[in-house]
Amino acid sequence: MPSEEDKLSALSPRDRQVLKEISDGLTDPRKIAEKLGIKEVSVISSAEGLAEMGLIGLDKRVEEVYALTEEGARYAEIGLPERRILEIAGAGGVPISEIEDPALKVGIGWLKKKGWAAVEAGKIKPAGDAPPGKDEEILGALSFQGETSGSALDSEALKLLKGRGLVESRAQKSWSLEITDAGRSVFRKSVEKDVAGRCDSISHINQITPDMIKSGVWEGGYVSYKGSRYEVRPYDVALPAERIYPGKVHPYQRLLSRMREIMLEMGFSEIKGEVVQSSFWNFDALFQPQDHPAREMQDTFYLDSRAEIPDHSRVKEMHEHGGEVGSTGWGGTWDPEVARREVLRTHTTSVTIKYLADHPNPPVKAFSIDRVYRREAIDPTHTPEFEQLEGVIMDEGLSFANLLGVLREFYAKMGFEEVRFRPGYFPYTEPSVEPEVYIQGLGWVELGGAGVFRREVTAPFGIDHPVLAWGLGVGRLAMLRLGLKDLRLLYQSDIGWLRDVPTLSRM
Ligand SMILES: N[C@@H](Cc1ccccc1)C(=O)O
Repeated sequence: MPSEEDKLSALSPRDRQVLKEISDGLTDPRKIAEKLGIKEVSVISSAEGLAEMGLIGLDKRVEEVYALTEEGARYAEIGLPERRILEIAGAGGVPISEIEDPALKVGIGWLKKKGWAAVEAGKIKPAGDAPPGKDEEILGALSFQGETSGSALDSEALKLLKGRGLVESRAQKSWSLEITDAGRSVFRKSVEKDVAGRCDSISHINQITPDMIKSGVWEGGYVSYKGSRYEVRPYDVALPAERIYPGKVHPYQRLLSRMREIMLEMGFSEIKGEVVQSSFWNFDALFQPQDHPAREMQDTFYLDSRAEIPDHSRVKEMHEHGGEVGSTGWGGTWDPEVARREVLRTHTTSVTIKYLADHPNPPVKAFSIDRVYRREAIDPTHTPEFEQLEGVIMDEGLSFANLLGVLREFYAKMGFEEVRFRPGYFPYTEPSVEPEVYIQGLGWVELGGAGVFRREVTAPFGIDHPVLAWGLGVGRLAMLRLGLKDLRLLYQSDIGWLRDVPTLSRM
């Protein structure tokens, strides 16, 4: 005879769970399976093992369960034929000849058999009270509660109904589980072994203490505790762990750093410019006419202040008459007072043109990543301040094709393999393009503007070599890279979405 200890160690964790539920009073394997979130067959196989060891009693019963046939279900609704004839007959009775429907006619025999009516001179005469019979009760019960054990129903009436084809039955196995004294004792033992929460219900140590490590008692995967030997519970690496939220660099900042890195890798140097610029550098130097709509108050943040502007005679000449480069200029009068008005820069091109004016000799290869300001209504894709990445290259013999090549390389480094160029328009470049990248699920997305500076821009500053220039909205790119639907999230301190951005992603 195996000892309790032996039985205990023969039990699997599943067996122990099942034993616990049975000891708690659950008898139905289906209910136990539901409670433990496992399959009923698993409970039954555990139960069979437990029963074999004598830890539980297992009562396998087969019982008949009954249900309505289709016809029975109909009668449950409209009444048995004999009941319906009674209703037609009323107190005064009805001639048999008037009961024509064959489905009703079968009721006549039952009327007589149940003593509900007599048939005299071809007429059905009700015999007074006809209280609901057991058969009718069963029809009602089965239609209400569905399949029902025969033990709960009147057997005579059931037999009749079965004979009439109104109910049918089938054999159903049902198991009832009950703990035995031996089972109770083994279960108690398993609970005792749950020492101070350090072991689970049977024979595992869940936690190795510093003492155990020091003394080395855990080596080999076993620990002795109060005279018993416990297995060290193996790690379950599949258990869900608590999420941790380490500090990390803001993903937008990371994206900006990555862009900076790419530009440096491509041999550009970073330049910085002022947030507040004169209209001169923001517009005029870029050959943007003084009546250009982008200069309007509704697009640009103007300050009340006026700036010093450099010697501007050549810029004035260019705007008015086209200077010496064969241009016609914009005509009209160029007003230096308009050029002195200060603005929050609307694009970083103001920074690069100023830099070029200061460095008119080749080669120049510079970039700037900085904030710009436009009077935009705030919505999911527009904010009045946002970042732009701006690049310029000036050198002898550069061509439009070089520009496209540089852009292609930059976008490829940012992770956009498919790039195309659509013709664009900017007052300061010719030709001008709008680069677009292909995004799975979005299609072609415009990602900035680019072009070769016009002579009207470069000549007044003594820049005599081609300038390739491009600007790019960084927020747009961040949305795509970070999968955001709302640009405003980039500027909110709400940590919700930030927590879900992978820490190590290089973006
Ligand atoms: N400044 C333009 C972009 C651009 C830069 C340089 C050349 C051409 C276009 C913009 O803000 O959209």
